[in-house]
Amino acid sequence: MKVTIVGAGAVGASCAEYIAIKDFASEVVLLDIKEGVAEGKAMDLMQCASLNGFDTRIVGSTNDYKKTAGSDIVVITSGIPRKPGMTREELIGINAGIVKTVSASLLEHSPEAIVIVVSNPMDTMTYLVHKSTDLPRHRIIGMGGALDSARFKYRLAEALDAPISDVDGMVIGGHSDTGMVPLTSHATRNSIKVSEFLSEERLAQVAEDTKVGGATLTKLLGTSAWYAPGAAVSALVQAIACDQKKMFPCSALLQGEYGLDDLCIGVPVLLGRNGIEEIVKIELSEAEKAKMAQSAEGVSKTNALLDV
Ligand SMILES: NC(=O)c1ccc[n+]([C@@H]2O[C@H](COP(=O)([O-])OP(=O)(O)OC[C@H]3O[C@@H](n4cnc5c(N)ncnc54)[C@H](O)[C@@H]3O)[C@@H](O)[C@H]2O)c1
Ligand SMILES: O=C(O)C[C@H](O)C(=O)O
Repeated sequence: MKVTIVGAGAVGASCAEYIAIKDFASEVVLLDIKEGVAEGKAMDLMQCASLNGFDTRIVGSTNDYKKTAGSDIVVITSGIPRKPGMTREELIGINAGIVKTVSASLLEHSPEAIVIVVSNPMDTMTYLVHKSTDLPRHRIIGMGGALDSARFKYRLAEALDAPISDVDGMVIGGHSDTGMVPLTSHATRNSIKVSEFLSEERLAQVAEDTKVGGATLTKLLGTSAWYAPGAAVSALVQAIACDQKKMFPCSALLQGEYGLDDLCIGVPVLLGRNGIEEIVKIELSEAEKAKMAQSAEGVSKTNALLDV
């Protein structure tokens, strides 16, 4: 199993590290446009192998796509991250050009690959890859909901004063400060609805803290987060590589599902060797349906800024 990660910055390197530690891939290629950075990070990570007990071979490349040839899964993290006070949508001007060029170069050398898009604004960048390639929709996956759901579980556990392993929950919708739809009505602690333990006000606060999770970290760090994003990407890569048929909310091209068409937005999917094996339809409350429709409107507005 060969995985390529384009962008050896904060998220790309974190993702490579988690993939290596889990030791399910034979090779990870890290590629970056900055001279020497990918080679340096690959060497540093390889020097963790004997310490952390993995056999995954990590290779660095300065913009040489020949080294990525024959990848089964490719991950696009190249592009600029936001600074405090910015929205993800403001990154479109620079990142759209990068994502378009990078996806074309990747597919030229790995025409059978499954593509995971991470660069922001992620739902629109995922849509851009659909529009600029002729790949079937099951092979293009946007990563956002897996991360947002991890943050939701963190906030739920905090409110419940419970271990995170007791808690389950999912966030669908657009990966933006206002577009996320945390499914509070479906969230549970050991199969019991969290609404049995938390007031409506506290649950609303959990949802709000989840939605601004990325902005909160950006304010603290001066740039956006990388540990949980890297872990979330590695979980998607593992689900595909190991054909787990595991459920994650991912940005998928919708063609009528959830009453939506011609956009990529976060919905629950099953991930396996073919990429998106199934888009899972779940029953939403009227309020959740309204939030999803509003979120889709926001994503479509950003998509309209694309030159495709
Ligand atoms: N979808 C999500 O949940 C999520 C989570 C975190 C970050 N992000 C996004 O991921 C992107 C990367 O974030 P980061 O913190 O790793 O940024 P970073 O600046 O640390 O790394 C980005 C890397 O991309 C490289 N790059 C730029 N143009 C390139 C090109 N044409 N070819 C190859 N490499 C190129 C840069 O040299 C840099 O090393 C940002 O757009 C950020 O907003 C998304
Ligand atoms: O917040 C960001 O800009 C990066 C990423 O989308 C995140 O949610 O951490």
